[in-house]
Amino acid sequence: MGKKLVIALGGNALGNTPEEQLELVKDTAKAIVDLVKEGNDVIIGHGNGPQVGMINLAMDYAANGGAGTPSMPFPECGAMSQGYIGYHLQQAIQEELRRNKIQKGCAAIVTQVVVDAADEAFKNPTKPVGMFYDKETADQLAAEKGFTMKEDAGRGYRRVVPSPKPVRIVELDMVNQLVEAGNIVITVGGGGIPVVESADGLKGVASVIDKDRSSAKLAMDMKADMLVILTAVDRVCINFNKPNQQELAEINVAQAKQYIDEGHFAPGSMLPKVEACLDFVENNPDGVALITSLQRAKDALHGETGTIIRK
Ligand SMILES: Nc1ncnc2c1ncn2[C@@H]1O[C@H](COP(=O)(O)OP(=O)(O)O)[C@@H](O)[C@H]1O
Ligand SMILES: NC(=O)OP(=O)(O)O
Repeated sequence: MGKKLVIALGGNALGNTPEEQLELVKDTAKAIVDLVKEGNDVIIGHGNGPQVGMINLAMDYAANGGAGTPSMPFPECGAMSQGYIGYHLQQAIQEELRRNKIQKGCAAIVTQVVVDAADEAFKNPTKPVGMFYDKETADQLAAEKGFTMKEDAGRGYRRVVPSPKPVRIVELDMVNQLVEAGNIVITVGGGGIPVVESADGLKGVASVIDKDRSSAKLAMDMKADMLVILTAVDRVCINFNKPNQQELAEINVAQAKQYIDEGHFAPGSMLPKVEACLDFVENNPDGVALITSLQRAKDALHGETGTIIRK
């Protein structure tokens, strides 16, 4: 019998440029539609780190570099990234559904996610956005634009912005209705557009919510059977990239917490994914979380690869 799957798509599903993304989403759509063909209901979340950073920087140069365009606030840049990623994904998935003669709709919903204005994350930016730079360029951008730049796991320097936790998905009811009507829904893109509640209503805040955390929140709220985090590795490992690396096929909450304490999961990459899975299975004891690669998603659902995390 089919399951309700909330899928979080990682960076390798989208790439780094619009052209690359347009090509990559074709494979992403195939992997998604393979899961639909097996009778599953699919709800899709995705990242936006490279995209929102690119849009914001381009807008900033256009506004301050003499082109005279109005400046574009960061939350609006997040909304733009959600829009064009959603457009590429929905187009590719619609095409794949058509090729497979599957009568289903697919649409991206512009999604706001409420965060707490007092979230400590606003005092300590950690979420990498935009491109990688060498140290000299990073220092120059920090001085010129006031960006906070951090070194990212030996791969170069990137701008970092605050990453508050998701509290409430504003368009949740609409997403539920579309899924119940049999559609594939793309939502919480880039973790959702971060907004805070105020006396005058919702207001966008300059930050980027982690898409794995928002997808876990969505999976909890929708009472999904599974949170499926698709990234670039088939399985989570302990002693990752060391000679004694060991792939994990299935772990429970206690084991996951022990491995976190022992420092097996890199902050900023695998750690937030494992934490998002824990959040889901601890709050949804019947639910199961799965971390695997986009390419092997179907095999992982058949138990042939992937790392299962359950209560
Ligand atoms: N313990 C680990 N097991 C497996 N992969 C790990 C581990 N620690 C760090 N990683 C790295 O985390 C990456 C996934 O994080 P990231 O690139 O941020 O994901 P995404 O863009 O898919 O959201 C993997 O491709 C792998 O290189
Ligand atoms: N919003 C978000 O988590 O984006 P990335 O996955 O690109 O970091």
